[in-house]
Amino acid sequence: MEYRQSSETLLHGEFGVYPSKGIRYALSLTRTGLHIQRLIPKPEDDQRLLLPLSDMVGCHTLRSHSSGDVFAYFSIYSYPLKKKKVTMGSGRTRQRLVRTFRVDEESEYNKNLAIAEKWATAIKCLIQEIPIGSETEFVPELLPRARRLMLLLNPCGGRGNAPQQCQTHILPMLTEAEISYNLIQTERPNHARELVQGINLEEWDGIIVISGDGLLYEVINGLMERPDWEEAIKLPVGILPCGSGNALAGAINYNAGFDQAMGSELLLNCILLLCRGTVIPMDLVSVTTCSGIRSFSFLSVAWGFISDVDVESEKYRHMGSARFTVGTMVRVASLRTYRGRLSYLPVLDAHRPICRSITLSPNGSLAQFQRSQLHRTISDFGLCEERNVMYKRSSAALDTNELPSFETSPSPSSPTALHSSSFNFDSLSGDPSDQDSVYSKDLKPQKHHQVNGPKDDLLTPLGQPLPKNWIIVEDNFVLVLAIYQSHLGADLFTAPFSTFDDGLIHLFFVKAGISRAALVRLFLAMEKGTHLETECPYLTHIPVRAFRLEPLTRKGIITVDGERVEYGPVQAQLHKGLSNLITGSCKVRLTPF
Ligand SMILES: Nc1ncnc2c1ncn2[C@@H]1O[C@H](COP(=O)(O)OP(=O)(O)OP(=O)(O)O)[C@@H](O)[C@H]1O
Repeated sequence: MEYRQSSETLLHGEFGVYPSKGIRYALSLTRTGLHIQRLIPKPEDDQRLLLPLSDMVGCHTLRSHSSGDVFAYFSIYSYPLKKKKVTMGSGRTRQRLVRTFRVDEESEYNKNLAIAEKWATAIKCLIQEIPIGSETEFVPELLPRARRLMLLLNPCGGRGNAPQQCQTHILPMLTEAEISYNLIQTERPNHARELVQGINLEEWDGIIVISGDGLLYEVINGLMERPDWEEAIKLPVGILPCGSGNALAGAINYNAGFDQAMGSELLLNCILLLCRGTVIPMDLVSVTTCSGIRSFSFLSVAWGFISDVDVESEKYRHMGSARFTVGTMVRVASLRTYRGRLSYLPVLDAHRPICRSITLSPNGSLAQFQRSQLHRTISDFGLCEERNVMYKRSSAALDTNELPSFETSPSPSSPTALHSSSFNFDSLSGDPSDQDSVYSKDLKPQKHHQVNGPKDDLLTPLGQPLPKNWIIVEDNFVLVLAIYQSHLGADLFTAPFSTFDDGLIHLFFVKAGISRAALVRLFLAMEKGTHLETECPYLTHIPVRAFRLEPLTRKGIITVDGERVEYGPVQAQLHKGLSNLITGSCKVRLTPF
């Protein structure tokens, strides 16, 4: 276990720099980073600089153009966080820093090159988390062959800046990390889905989407549609956030222990993690809609407030992630409730994972948990002020907690905790053809793909009774959300205890009766992950393995991973660790719930 000690010196040496100005440094490499101490000119105090390993993407060896130069060089590429000159949002950004050291110990080039290669190999081993120690002989053979990644870039994701981010940050950093890639720009919806169905799995070490969560949903389902799905779905997938919500990127960023981030800061964090390359299993949820279409989801199923905001804010796409803030304000102002029957299979022995950056109080709450200021928050957009104005305008409605209901079907008598009953498709009020005419126009054309995958052994077919051990809640809801990642958006820390392969669907629902002000408070608290501590009586969270949602309100929107699906009964079951995700780090441990 000696090699695990972070302070252990793996390599030590004295080097010049490039360009040479007579400056010399003593370098010590440990597991945490490169410690740099200036020797010449001698500093007045014993100042040491640390280049943290977590900021590095790669290290290259170089030779001088001049043929008589016997020196060899190695350059370290890192991206430390710096304070921005103009303090907006988080006030931090990552800036490229290249440090080049000159190996001049020997009188022959080859001998100096061998020393430079030894340092470059050790640094790359540490970046890629290859186990090494001070006894290790640092030869290039220690390193695996260069990874080959398929990059799928959606030019229409988020604000449409993926091509620019790719040129400015992504490709240069991957080159520094010596990752080889093929970059493909998607041309239309479902293009990525079709592409991954035809690839030779052996040619790739991973598929990376440069986009939002929607493109990854396509990739996962494309892999599951292959006849060799069992092998295909194990191909590691990753995400470089250039979408609107960027939920999975938020979860990866959090798992790595970085402060909550948005925009370029989040993107650079995710590129750094991709360069490290650690892969961990990720749960997938099989979702079946009323026409029998089955798809695989890595993020969420939403109905009510959240899916309404997601789909209705599509018209504000040019605003990037701010579109959800505007959408939230609009939807809060005309809040709807939906009647439905929610059935679920609870997990009684669930474990609550603790991520290292959470401080738990003795009673297990997250009360002490603090995060740094976000780049953009709902409150930045004046929602608090809006709430006060709204309160004055419609105080009667807020006081009585009465909210407009949205075309519900006649109310069944028993509202809560029923036992299993079968769903009657006729109980959806209204004319189904009318539903189609209202809702199909915004839906992406859905082909009836043959999706394979493991059997949903916890579910019975939609329309048939569920097993007796399921819980059924029939009520009026403001929202129902099944989520299996910690984040619903890069700045929405919705399920703080969720981890990539905890085997749990975190089922949240907010019942009708909540005031607009309380709902806004919940979403504001969700930015910090403290919404469960608000003890809002309308909010429920239950870890489950499977659920069924039967809307009894005629019109509505259901989304899977932020993508709209057909409206009607839907059910889902979790499949633990079915896929593999490139997270770049794994810092989660488990403790009893
Ligand atoms: N060239 C293209 N033109 C139009 N749409 C495309 C193209 N390529 C991919 N798409 C579609 O764009 C949709 C939205 O992309 P994506 O989800 O990645 O971004 P987003 O919605 O902005 O981000 P997020 O899902 O994180 O909120 C995808 O579902 C995909 O089908």
